[in-house]
Amino acid sequence: MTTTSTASGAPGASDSKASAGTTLEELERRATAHRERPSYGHDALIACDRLVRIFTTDGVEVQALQGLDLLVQKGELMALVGASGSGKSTLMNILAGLDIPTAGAATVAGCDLLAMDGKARLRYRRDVVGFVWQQTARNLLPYLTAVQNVALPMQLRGGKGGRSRDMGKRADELLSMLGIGDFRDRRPDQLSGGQQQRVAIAVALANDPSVLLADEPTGELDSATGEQIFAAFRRANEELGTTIVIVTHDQKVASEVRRTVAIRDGRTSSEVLRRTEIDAEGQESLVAREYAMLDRAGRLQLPAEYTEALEMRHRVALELESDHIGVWPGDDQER
Ligand SMILES: Nc1ncnc2c1ncn2[C@@H]1O[C@H](COP(=O)(O)OP(=O)(O)OP(=O)(O)O)[C@@H](O)[C@H]1O
Repeated sequence: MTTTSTASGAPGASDSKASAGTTLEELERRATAHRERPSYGHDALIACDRLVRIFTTDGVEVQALQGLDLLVQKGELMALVGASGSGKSTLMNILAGLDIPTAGAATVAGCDLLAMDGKARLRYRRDVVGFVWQQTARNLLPYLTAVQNVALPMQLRGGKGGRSRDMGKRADELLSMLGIGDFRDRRPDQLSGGQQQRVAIAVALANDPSVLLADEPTGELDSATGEQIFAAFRRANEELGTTIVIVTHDQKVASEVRRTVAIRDGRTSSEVLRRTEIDAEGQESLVAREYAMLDRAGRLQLPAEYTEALEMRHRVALELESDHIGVWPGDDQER
């Protein structure tokens, strides 16, 4: 094993060594490079930077989000998972423009979610994001038909005369794309739960949002119907290029997307990435790999089962190697 000792691998140590012979020009060059570094998430469609949301009820504070970092690129279809109470819905409500974070930064499609005034927030909710909720009844107006429900967001956005035919046409196209064109004239109570959710997806897509957010969209449905709903999201993602974030407990949904991010205690804790690999015989297989999250301050949460297996507690020794960092139990294990 070729290792660099912890002390010499530590950033402070190498900095002080370097600074002894560093010229003024070199320091100026480094300072300029640091200033000109692109900001965190500058190229992401959704960028949450150390997001904090504290709720205070009867004098008791709950930190629902505790410095959450999340980047989502344009065109992604990804899932968010996590135990009950981990902060998923809190994050979704913030991204939907329905709630405001206590601290941190969040931007979606260039909109600053902390700085928007009431008018900008309304425009954001109408034009930039679409959402689908778990409760099928919350997504649709009961007295409108499917096609009227889909046309409504377009009408609310407004348009000068002569546009209503275009709105009806787009509503029909969306319903057909999601496989429910034949039900255009039915009201929600004349549709199954799965059909209602597909109409809800069409409603959410009506104003061609940059991002579609869905909070447990298959939660009230059986697994076969859940699969149809997921297929509808995939269709929207592939055909319209809409970026989609789905909160789910549904293992099937979570395992079918390319990226699943887990939230724990109000932070992103780990991430599973899946990609298709082709072996020497030309056989395709899906390879999934789990990654831990490294936050912007360089903090890394080691899985409890790993640290417990090696009885790592207060201190660990780090060793920098050419292609990885080793983590060893420290010398204080008996304390
Ligand atoms: N409006 C609120 N007032 C007070 N506390 C809240 C509020 N909303 C959420 N919380 C608390 O914040 C924490 C995170 O809640 P959140 O609903 O985001 O979790 P979740 O991961 O979506 O859970 P679930 O999977 O059960 O929906 C919980 O402890 C919850 O009790």
